[in-house]
Amino acid sequence: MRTSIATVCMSGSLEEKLHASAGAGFDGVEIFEQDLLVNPASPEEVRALADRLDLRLNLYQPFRDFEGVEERLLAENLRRAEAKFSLMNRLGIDTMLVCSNVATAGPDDDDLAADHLRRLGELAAGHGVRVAYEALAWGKNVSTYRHAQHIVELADHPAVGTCLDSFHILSRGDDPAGIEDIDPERIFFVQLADAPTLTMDALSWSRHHRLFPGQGGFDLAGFLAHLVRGGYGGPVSLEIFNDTFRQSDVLRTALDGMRSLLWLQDRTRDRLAGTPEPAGAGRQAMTLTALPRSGGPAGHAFTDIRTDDADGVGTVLAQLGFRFRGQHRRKPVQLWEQGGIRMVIDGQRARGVAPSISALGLAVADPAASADRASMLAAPRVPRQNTPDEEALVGVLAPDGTEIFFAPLDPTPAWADEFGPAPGDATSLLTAVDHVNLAQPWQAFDEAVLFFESTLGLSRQPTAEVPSPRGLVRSQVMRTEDGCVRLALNMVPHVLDAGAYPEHIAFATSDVVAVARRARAAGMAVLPVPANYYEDLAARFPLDPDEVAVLRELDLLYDREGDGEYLHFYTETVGTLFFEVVERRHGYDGHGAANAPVRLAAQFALDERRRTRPPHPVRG
Ligand SMILES: O=C(O)c1ccc(O)c(O)c1
Ligand SMILES: [Mg+2]
Repeated sequence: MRTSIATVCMSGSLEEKLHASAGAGFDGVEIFEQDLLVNPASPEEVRALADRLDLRLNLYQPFRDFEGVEERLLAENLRRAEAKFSLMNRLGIDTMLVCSNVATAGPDDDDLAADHLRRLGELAAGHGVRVAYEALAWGKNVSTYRHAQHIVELADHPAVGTCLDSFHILSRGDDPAGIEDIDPERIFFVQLADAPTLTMDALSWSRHHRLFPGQGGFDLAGFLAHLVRGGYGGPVSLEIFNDTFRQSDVLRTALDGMRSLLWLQDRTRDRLAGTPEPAGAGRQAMTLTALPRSGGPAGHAFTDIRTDDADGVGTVLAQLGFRFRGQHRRKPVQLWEQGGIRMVIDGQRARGVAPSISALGLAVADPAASADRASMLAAPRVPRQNTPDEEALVGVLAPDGTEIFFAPLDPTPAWADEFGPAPGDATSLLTAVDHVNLAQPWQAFDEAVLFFESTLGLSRQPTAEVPSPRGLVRSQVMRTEDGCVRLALNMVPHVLDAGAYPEHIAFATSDVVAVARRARAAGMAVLPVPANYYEDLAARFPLDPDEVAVLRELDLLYDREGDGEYLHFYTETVGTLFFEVVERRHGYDGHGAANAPVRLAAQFALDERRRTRPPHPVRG
């Protein structure tokens, strides 16, 4: 597939955008007019830079409000177009995007619009270029791709074709299947954009909320499959108007976009596999890149907490029933274990670091294949130094900086022996990591969702918006089908630093009451839950008063879905890190979303108390 990206997707100067596009591996770019107009470089200099970077300049855009106008205005529009065609000649661009008229068109008249496009085509042909007509979803007369295509057919000029933009088609709920009926030679350009499912006017939705393919709610694999089956072989270009992308690091955005196109191609291959060849079509004009097959994670092999406060974290782990296995024989790293769960307290590069989740070790069938897949999706490798007698694990960096290691499925891995022999048996009430909650900087949220979906094959659950005293928190659970790995990504409110937002690791048990009693007996500080919560609980669910009394006594939270029940409690935070213990009964498969606001309010209140009242009274 010929990949392309519109300069309008990215932040920075035109030069920065071209460098980032080339750096991320795009074949070409669409030049958005504004990016050129504000730039001091001449068109010839821009062209030379693109040549040096081996980037094709695919498209010049947008040309607005051209067709269906009064004759006098048409003359003016053609003059305007001619200036652009000359400019395109200097840039070495052969295609101009013409958006359907949103303002100056008269009454809907397809013959008139076609006549105007034909005249534009004649002018374009004189300059050796061509025009691609695109239906904007809010066009005055022309707002559907079928209508635009009809006018292009009426215009019947070799320099007049169509531009298909997935946003304008899918935002209206139009069926993209008709793409297969269009002569692929008439499709001069294709733009791809995803978007979140929202109810708002198309213009605002399009100009501010577009997302890279796979980050929103549109079926772009289905869309691309129609293009492939229809025989399209031209560039496929990302055209994403997004307020956050425009203020994010330019290379990061370009890499995020390239990741989205790789993931999309892989999914589209799956979609096309097994479908019959379209009747009468020639050879497939587009080859889709495949990703290495790697299978999803089968569980958590270890979880790494970086801190220089190993005592603080170790105390809480001990209260939760973890046993200290040992200190690493070479590094300031501790291993704690319980019921097959491995917690690593990592003191490397940790001076002044409050406890935070620094790495997730995920058990996978083929660590090398998982790492290859992640690398192909532009995930940077974690630099690691091992001595020859140590097990070397490969890891990649998630967008928020969390290290994701691919560990073998082995229940007694060799690397654990580097911490000494396994401790003897004791009662293990905790059996697994149930989920991990990671704070995401607001700029990297959509990128993170795409990262975890494409590299690990985790699927997205519907997002929830959780009120906290410091702002609304967008929460997105990403999980394996069987639920053995669940990551809850929380988008940190803009007012907070991502490092100041609480993150947690939740452990599974089949007896949360026993765990809570044992932890309290060991002196654990549990996050307090207000009495109002329990009064409301008794109103919401027909619970036995004795049961509510136990919940209240132990600061347990409760949720129910059908027959499924969820009982859980939180530890107080150590820095910004805390732990949760959850018991799922009768197949409960959710994450207690209704209780998240209670937790956040309690945590921020605790944080406030700690800041205003130092924990150790000053002696006079
Ligand atoms: O919002 C716009 O004006 C606009 C311009 C060019 C495009 O290709 C597009 O899809 C939208
Ligand atoms: Mg477009």
